[in-house]
Amino acid sequence: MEVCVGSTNPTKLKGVKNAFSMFYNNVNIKGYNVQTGIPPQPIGLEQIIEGARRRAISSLAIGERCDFGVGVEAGFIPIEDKFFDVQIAFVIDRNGIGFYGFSPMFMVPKTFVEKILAGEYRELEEVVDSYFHTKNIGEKGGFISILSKGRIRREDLVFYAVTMALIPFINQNIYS
Ligand SMILES: O=c1[nH]c(=O)c2ncn([C@@H]3O[C@H](COP(=O)(O)OP(=O)(O)OP(=O)(O)O)[C@@H](O)[C@H]3O)c2[nH]1
Repeated sequence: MEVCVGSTNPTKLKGVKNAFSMFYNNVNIKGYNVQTGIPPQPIGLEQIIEGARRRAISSLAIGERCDFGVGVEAGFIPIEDKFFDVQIAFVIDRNGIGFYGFSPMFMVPKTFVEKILAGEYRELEEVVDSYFHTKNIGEKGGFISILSKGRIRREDLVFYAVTMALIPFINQNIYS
């Protein structure tokens, strides 16, 4: 099975592979660099789902012999006066049928959000790398690996988001 992903971020590709491999055999993952027109740090549900959808559709269009296209977009959801980080996956098949799935969310420290809203940094990775002296944390375990003291990695969040998006595909009798 060929699964085309609208990202070359290794942590996303690993999470997608782990999710598909639970339900399908011989899963081959291919990552593609795609343009979405969505800001580097999406804020609000609409931007995040749109980013995920565009990534999935573009990967299906660019990729060769894809059985599925997958887009994973991360962003902030404002709730009361806090911001929560979520990963949203969109999985689309060759017939154009697609579904969303959501990861667990974690609260982003207020000062980190403020630096992005003020335009001091473009996206979460830049703030985290600067504060913790990491490099490309978004591709290596993610901010969540620091916050959870190494217990949870970003690929785990991607895994759950993609698995949730696959639920309607693997239960077609009750979702059709
Ligand atoms: O949900 C998350 N969980 C984490 O633990 C985490 N650690 C860092 N980030 C950052 O969140 C921003 C948006 O992510 P994003 O998906 O829009 O872009 P990305 O640069 O990671 O991937 P891509 O654009 O190459 O596909 C990027 O700055 C990521 O680095 C995380 N996001």
